[in-house]
Amino acid sequence: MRVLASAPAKVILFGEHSVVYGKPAIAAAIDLRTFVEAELRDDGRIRIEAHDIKVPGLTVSFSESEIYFETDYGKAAEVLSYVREAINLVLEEAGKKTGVKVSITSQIPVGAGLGSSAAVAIATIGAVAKLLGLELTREEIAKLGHKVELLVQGASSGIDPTVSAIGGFIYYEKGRFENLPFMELPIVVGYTGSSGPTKELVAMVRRRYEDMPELMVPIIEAMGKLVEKARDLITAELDEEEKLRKLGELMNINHGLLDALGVSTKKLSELVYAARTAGALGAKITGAGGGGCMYALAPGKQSEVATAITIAGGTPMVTQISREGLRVEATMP
Ligand SMILES: Nc1ncnc2c1ncn2[C@@H]1O[C@H](COP(=O)(O)OP(=O)(O)O)[C@@H](O)[C@H]1O
Ligand SMILES: C[C@@](O)(CCOP(=O)(O)O)CC(=O)O
Ligand SMILES: [Mg+2]
Repeated sequence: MRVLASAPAKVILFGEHSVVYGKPAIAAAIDLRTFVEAELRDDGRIRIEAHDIKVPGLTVSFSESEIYFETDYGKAAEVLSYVREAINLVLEEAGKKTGVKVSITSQIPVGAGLGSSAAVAIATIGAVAKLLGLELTREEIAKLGHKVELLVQGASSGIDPTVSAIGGFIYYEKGRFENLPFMELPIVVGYTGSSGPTKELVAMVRRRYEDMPELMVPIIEAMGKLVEKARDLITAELDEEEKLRKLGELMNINHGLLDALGVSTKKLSELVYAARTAGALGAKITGAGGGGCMYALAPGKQSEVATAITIAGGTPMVTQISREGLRVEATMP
């Protein structure tokens, strides 16, 4: 039997990084997906085919008669650790020891703040669990996805695996989530083209937090309060225009606080200011930062903002909220 499952990327609208410190955050699943096909193997081996992962630095040297591969295969194995841990956890949960092959294709840029790590973990867990006949709820799958991120990254709030498993628009705090009323979000994502590994950025913020708690604690507290304010706005009976304008203002404040944490870059700031100048109501980093993506809220100005992001050297992506999280696409004999 073969199972094909998929799970979506996300944007964190408010509260990345502070969510790791137990503060709330707001995120939405978006319509870019990672697809994982899983099948059993009878030789007891785990085989992973990752079609979208580029490991930099493939080095070969030649002499007349020989070829030497000098690539760091340790690095290649490390890149697959989210998938490996996801498979291991499901096998453990099912109490089974069997060979499995998974094949991954993805629409999500890697290390770009759009939750590719969570999407690959959730789609793998979903596909392998179904393959083994293990009945898991979406919440249980989200918890296993969180475990995978904790094992690989050392720290994770769990918001990304939760939104990838559940889908839609959510408010998240310390492992619990609530669905927010669905709203059309006229957003444009801008990709800098470079990546920022979440593990390193979260560790960098932790060092700054421990070095200067007197400065960092109030910043994290402010981020938490800002997210509460954003939730109140999203759920309020307010005129739509007024609501978006105020949310935009909160995005700009959130971006400034993220800059103070040290996770912005020159390119991210350039894209953020280009979007604001082109008429976005607000623009900020999304995800871990250090490269990766920003997003802008731009009702009626999405194409102007997309052009401004391109001119500033980024790649714009106009995306929609995905109501669906983990999806089993097909089960084949
Ligand atoms: N298509 C994929 N196949 C295999 N592993 C992937 C895939 N997409 C992401 N990953 C894993 O997730 C890592 C990136 O995760 P992370 O640093 O958290 O950034 P983000 O989640 O923002 O994309 C990659 O280095 C890789 O280990
Ligand atoms: C920085 C953080 O808040 C979000 C990271 O998201 P991403 O892996 O950059 O997509 C970390 C977390 O919530 O675990
Ligand atoms: Mg990630």
